[in-house]
Amino acid sequence: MNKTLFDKIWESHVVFSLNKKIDVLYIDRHYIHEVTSPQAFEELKNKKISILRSNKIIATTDHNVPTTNQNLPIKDVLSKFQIKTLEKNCDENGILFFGLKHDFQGIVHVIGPELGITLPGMTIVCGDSHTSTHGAFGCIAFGIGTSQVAMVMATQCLLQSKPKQMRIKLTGNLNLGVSAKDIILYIISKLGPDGGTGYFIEYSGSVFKNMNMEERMTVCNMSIEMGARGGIIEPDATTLKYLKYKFFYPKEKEFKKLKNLCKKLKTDKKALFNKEYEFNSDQIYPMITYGTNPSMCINISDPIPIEKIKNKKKIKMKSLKYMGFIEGKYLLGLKINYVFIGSCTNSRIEDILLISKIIKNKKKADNVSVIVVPGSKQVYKKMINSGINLILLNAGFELRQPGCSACLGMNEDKIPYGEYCLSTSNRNFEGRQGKGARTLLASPLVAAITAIEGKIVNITEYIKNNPIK
Ligand SMILES: CC(C)[C@H](C(=O)O)[C@@H](O)C(=O)O
Ligand code: SF4
Repeated sequence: MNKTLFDKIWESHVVFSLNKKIDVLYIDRHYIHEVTSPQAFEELKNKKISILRSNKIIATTDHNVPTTNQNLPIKDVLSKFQIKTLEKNCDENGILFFGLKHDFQGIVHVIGPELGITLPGMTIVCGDSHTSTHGAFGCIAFGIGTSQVAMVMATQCLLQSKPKQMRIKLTGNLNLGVSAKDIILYIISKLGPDGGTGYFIEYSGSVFKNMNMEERMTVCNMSIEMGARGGIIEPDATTLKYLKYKFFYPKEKEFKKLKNLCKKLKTDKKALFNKEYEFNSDQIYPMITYGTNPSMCINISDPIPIEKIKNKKKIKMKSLKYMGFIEGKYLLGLKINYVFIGSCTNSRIEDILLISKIIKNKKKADNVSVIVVPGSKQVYKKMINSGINLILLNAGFELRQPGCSACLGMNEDKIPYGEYCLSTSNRNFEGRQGKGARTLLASPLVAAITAIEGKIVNITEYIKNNPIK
């Protein structure tokens, strides 16, 4: 029978089927962080159950961490407690923990891939919705709830019903200034916030094939913003090349095995999907969100669309009111006082490298505060070693230390009430970046140009006049 890549990985991990619908799935990797793990450790402790395979768990601290003076004791009492609790739980259970002082600390979805812990063909879970990121490596990766975190800790397995499968094919050429972020925002705008609900999405076609791993991660990361369980891309030579010299990457003999495995991790030509979409990248331009979910998104030079369907209009008007926008009006020229460059969507070295090319020998506009929060200590180090930090500083950008930061404002990095923030993150929900804060999601390229201009501009025109070298 013809099988999808997803089928192949799923089937090779089914320990047994409980009934026609529910499988017991073996889990290869379990990432944990300080927000969703304490309750699971507590549950196991209360039930006197020990962790089955602590060497399959990797812990990092990211959501609550301050992004300045990470060498000093944490001031925020709750953050300090959560991080200490994670450290203690890892200590007691022999779990590898990347705390604030560790060279490998960072956002969970940035460190797993960059250290070579996420590998093709694996099943990967974490108590975090953006676990979908890891699907970029050709693995089944998805977010789980806290009680499931406890289940995986106790059994290394998970009860799961197999999701439906969708394929999104994208071919064509990329327009000027278009990156992976614009592509996924475009797809989400077409499918809607729940267009992927109940599905696992395979991204295929030349555009994804030509992407580097960082770009593929950006795409898979945002799969869940259209309700999907996760995203997946066939592993190939690009995947293997990315992984080869990573810290935890298997040594030579294992590498050969992985190479052979990757040859099999392909969707068969005649495999069937429950739903298929096909898009052409010629239609995609630099994108920006105007509303309070990522699907409320337009080509940056277009006006905010007018909603004609009555019951949809009500929801849209509420969202536009929050954002201070009006249907039919353009975002071009809108003054932006805050730019946030970071999050598990766009805080990797490739993202920051691109930004540095745009802002080299330029200064940010006076009205803007820009913070750049690298995804990990490794990214931070690379920035310092390559001198990118100096380019940022010269432009007036503030370089912070790694963490989730203003992506969700669980630490002190919040956007003030009523202010607009051009953000490279993945969610623009009401209050996401601070009470009353108004988030506009876009690519790192759009963020960098907005910081320089202090307002929303026509990106295509800007790049025509200021080519990226
Ligand atoms: C805190 C965590 C549970 C949450 C998630 O699951 O996504 C966070 O990472 C987010 O992005 O909102
Ligand atoms: S960076 Fe943002 S989206 Fe990613 S895990 Fe952290 S809070 Fe969630």
